[in-house]
Amino acid sequence: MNEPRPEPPQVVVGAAIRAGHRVLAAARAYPPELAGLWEFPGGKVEPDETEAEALIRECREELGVTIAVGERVGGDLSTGGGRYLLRVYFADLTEGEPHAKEHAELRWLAPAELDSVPWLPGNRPAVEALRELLRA
Ligand SMILES: Nc1nc2c([nH]c(=O)n2[C@H]2C[C@H](O)[C@@H](COP(=O)(O)OP(=O)(O)OP(=O)(O)O)O2)c(=O)[nH]1
Repeated sequence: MNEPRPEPPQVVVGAAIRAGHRVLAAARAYPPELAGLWEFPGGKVEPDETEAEALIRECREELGVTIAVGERVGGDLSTGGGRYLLRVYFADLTEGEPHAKEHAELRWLAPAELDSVPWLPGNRPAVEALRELLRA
């Protein structure tokens, strides 16, 4: 008998929205075990959409803004105990100002402030990559 195959990880995309040298971070409001930890706005890529489409949809839903998706920040990151593959992209605002429609709080962070919030553990390498890119 064959062992059941493990489910492949689901791709989650995050938007590192920049304004000058600062980037937008968002505190999760739910679920309880993730509440108060910080992330990049975004979410799971649906089967019928591209990663850029998912980012645009999620930023509209979560922040009420329109974004233009830019270049990748760092590589693929395994998160959620291997259930997810996190991919972070730079993004620029093209319409609207971000409001926390689903998050507990939003903050614009300068490179020197990136360690001032408790990130989701899986985001650490992306935050390091971001710091380098923002300083460049
Ligand atoms: N959006 C987002 N999720 C992240 C990041 N880092 C990280 O580990 N995750 C994890 C947290 C969640 O367990 C998982 C899925 O993200 P999500 O809950 O935002 O996805 P979603 O909006 O599509 O979810 P759903 O509640 O609609 O089902 O990815 C990040 O920077 N941004």
